[in-house]
Amino acid sequence: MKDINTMKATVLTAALPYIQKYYGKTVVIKYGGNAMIHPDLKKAVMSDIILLSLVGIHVVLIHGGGPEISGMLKKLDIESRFVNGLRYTDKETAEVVQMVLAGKTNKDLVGLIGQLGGKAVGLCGIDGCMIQAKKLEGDYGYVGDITKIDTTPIVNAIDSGYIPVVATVGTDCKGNIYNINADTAAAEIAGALHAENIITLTDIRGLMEDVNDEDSLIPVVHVDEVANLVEKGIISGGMIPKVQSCENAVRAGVKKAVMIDGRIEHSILVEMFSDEGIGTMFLP
Ligand SMILES: Nc1ncnc2c1ncn2[C@@H]1O[C@H](COP(=O)(O)OP(=O)(O)O)[C@@H](O)[C@H]1O
Ligand SMILES: CC(=O)N[C@@H](CCC(=O)OP(=O)(O)O)C(=O)O
Repeated sequence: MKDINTMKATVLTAALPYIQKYYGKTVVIKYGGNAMIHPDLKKAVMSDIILLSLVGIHVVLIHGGGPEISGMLKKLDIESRFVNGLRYTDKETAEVVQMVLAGKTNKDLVGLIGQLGGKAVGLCGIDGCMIQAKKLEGDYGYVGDITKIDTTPIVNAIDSGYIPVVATVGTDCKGNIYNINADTAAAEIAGALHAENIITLTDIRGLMEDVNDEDSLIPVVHVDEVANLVEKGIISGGMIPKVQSCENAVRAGVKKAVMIDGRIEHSILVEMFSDEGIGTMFLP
């Protein structure tokens, strides 16, 4: 039987081809609020991200925080309402979204990375007018439709050795702020950065044929099938923007979009450093 140190060396050597494949490339990780609930898991995700960045992969972390926003709105006695998986956002709600996403969730993640010995910098779409948006058509209030991404703040952070951590609050650079679904923004940012991969961490195995049946995982989706899946009605709530975002990222040239289970420790490393297909992969 091999001793523990030999086993460690074997594992590290096995990761080498994958590290070489991704070295110097950009990988966008979208971390959903529902997979952020357990502190130990959150730590494991942040340490995976630090590891990826230390082996020379340019990780960009885009985070959600839907449950935290809902919690704060409830405390303030403001009603939460979702339309097609998007939170109806009046002016007051937009302020709470900015406060929670950019003020609390973002800084908690940046702080955790620092605590674990990594270097991160927190940004939101207002910083440097990075995520420019206008009102999304339809009755959603101040939900943003992205008009432009200026990747400069993200690229500068990476070039200076920081992991950029992005809260998806958008702006029209005229004083209005917009609530942007984190999956939607992550896909746009991945496209704008010409990212190699986008990995979406959520609280379910991936896209399911039947959300109540753990064994109904759909491992591969061709982007042309997405509209049909939405029409069939098997996708609801937050999964609608998530699936559409994976489709958009692939159409924007991102080589691989995957949705994986953020409840499993080190699922990011399994996804990146092995050929084991976990979750749902979206292909052109
Ligand atoms: N067909 C489906 N497959 C998987 N999840 C689905 C499906 N339809 C709806 N969902 C729901 O989407 C949820 C994930 O979206 P969301 O709650 O917005 O997560 P996140 O906070 O990670 O963005 C799942 O927990 C599940 O309840
Ligand atoms: C417009 C819209 O719905 N915005 C989202 C932004 C946060 C988010 O997307 O968080 P998750 O990734 O945890 O779902 C919201 O208000 O909940």
